[in-house]
Amino acid sequence: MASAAVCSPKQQQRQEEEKDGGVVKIGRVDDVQELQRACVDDVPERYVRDGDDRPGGANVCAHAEIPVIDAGELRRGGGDVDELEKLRRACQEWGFFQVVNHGIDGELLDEMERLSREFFMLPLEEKERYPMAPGGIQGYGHAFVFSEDQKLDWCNMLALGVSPAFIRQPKLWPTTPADFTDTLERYSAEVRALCHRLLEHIAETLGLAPGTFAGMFGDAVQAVRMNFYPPCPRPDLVLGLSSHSDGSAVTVLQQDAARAGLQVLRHGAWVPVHPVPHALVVNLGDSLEVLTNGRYKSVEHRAVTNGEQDRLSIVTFYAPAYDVELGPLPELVADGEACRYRRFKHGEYSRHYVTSKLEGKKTLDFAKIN
Ligand SMILES: O=C(O)CCC(=O)C(=O)O
Ligand SMILES: [Fe+2]
Repeated sequence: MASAAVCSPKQQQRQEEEKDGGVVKIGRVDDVQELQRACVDDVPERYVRDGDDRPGGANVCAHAEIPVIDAGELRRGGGDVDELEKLRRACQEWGFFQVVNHGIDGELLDEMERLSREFFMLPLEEKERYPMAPGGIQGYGHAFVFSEDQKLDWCNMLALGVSPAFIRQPKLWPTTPADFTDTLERYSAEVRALCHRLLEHIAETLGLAPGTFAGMFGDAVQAVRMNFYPPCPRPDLVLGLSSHSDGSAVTVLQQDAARAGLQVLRHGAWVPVHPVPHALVVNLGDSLEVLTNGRYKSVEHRAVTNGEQDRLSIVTFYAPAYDVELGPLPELVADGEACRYRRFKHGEYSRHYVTSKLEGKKTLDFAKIN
């Protein structure tokens, strides 16, 4: 097993810092790009998954494809009925789809990808100027690690709160590359507008007025996470990102045009998402599952790595404001149908989500009525 000492003194010190009055001990967490640079030909034990949790095997369904939705068709003259029906089925049957003609300039997507890659290629000391605290969720490092015996993902992350302003931690926004911040601002404004449009169409598929979600979400929370997966010497043993559903209402994911890695759980099998150039992957998060009383479900997904190529994903999470009370919308609970989720403030759920490890859809038990 690799024993290269790639954990910098700064990281080691951080691993026992205090958080919220308690000490979060996460043990040794290596920077995976440094592990990979050290040319190890095996991976440390903390990355090695138990049998069922490993990427390969019989439960990968290579022939299925998540639906592709043409947002241009949805916008055209009041909305194309067939495309809207396609979207409804995508939401109901998959919880995941790729969207083309989404209205965001391809050059902006390319620029965001280029600058994010440039950031991850910086020396570790430079990236550590934006440290994610143990148990924290913003900055450079590893989110969702809360104990010393937890398995680790083969991934480095840069996570940033974007909106509203009070969730921003400006000190964690990289000043190198020089254009990173400006580009992320422009990118985030475009993705936010796309989330608005998507939620309008999703409302329509449910028979609701298009402005229903915008009307209730208030000053919606928007955060971005860049996940960088370096090549892994044992992609058969590790996960890039553990299986989870997103705590958002909708998530918009940008990925490299030629590097697959995202997998979606459907009927018990993992379906790989094949990148479509300049398409964006959209998935429904836990908030929409609650609001629709489970008619639309958030869906488990994970990322796998490969031995030759690195991979980058740029992921935007869009969710209701923290003080918004969530619960099934009365219009979506049919007469005699049980309410499957309780009412709670989104902020309570968000706190629960970011203090729990990624473990399938377990986090949503918080809201379920048995
Ligand atoms: O990298 C990917 O494809 C998955 C990322 C993801 O699911 C997330 O960041 O929540
Ligand atoms: Fe996700």
